[in-house]
Amino acid sequence: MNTEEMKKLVAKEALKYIEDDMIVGLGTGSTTAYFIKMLGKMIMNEELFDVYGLPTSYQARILALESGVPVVSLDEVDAIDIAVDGADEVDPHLNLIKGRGAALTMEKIIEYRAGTFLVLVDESKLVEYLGQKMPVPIEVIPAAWRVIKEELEVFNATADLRMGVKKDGPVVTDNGNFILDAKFERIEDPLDLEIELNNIPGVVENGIFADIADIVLVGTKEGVKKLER
Ligand SMILES: O=C(CO)[C@H](O)[C@H](O)COP(=O)(O)O
Repeated sequence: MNTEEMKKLVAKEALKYIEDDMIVGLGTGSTTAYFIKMLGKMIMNEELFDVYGLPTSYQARILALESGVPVVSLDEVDAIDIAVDGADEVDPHLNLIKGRGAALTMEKIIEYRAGTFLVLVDESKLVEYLGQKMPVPIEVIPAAWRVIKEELEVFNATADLRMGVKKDGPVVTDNGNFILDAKFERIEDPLDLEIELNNIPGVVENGIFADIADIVLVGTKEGVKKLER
């Protein structure tokens, strides 16, 4: 089974958690994209009723609308039943690094408040400790990017301003900010670092999601593995 097949497998498994009348946080990225398309099919086929998607990004919003998932915004809902999203790294305590897609701020706003936060990954995302393979994306106010980059040296981190691919200059997030990708040597205490980074003036949010994932579905060659806190 290849990586794309594993992503589809976990996306399909995630549908089992969706019931009628739910508000569903819709994550960003390639794995969640499979989930959003499959969810749209179930809604269109009348296998699910009164399910609304709460997108975490323009990518999720556009895809949901194209797939037949009706969308709502955060200020229209009283509660979020479940949020479904991918991740870039998952440690043994189910702490995450997220934000490769630069959508970390809205992802955290929604997933922090969801009744259940369900994470979908393939097995390549499992790590022994956070920071093992991926940098921590940090969303910053544009005017402050250079000073924050220097201030991150206190944490022994080296940070790069994320540059656009089909755009000249830096990536601009859905919120109009920049992203610094910060490489840490080894993240021993994810919750502590998450809080400390958010204390730096000019930081909007960072991609450490400590203690908020409830369930992680892992796509492996042998099938779906369920990890729970
Ligand atoms: O955090 C994210 C976007 O900001 C994504 O969920 C994360 O990068 C995983 O993406 P993919 O499923 O494409 O591997």
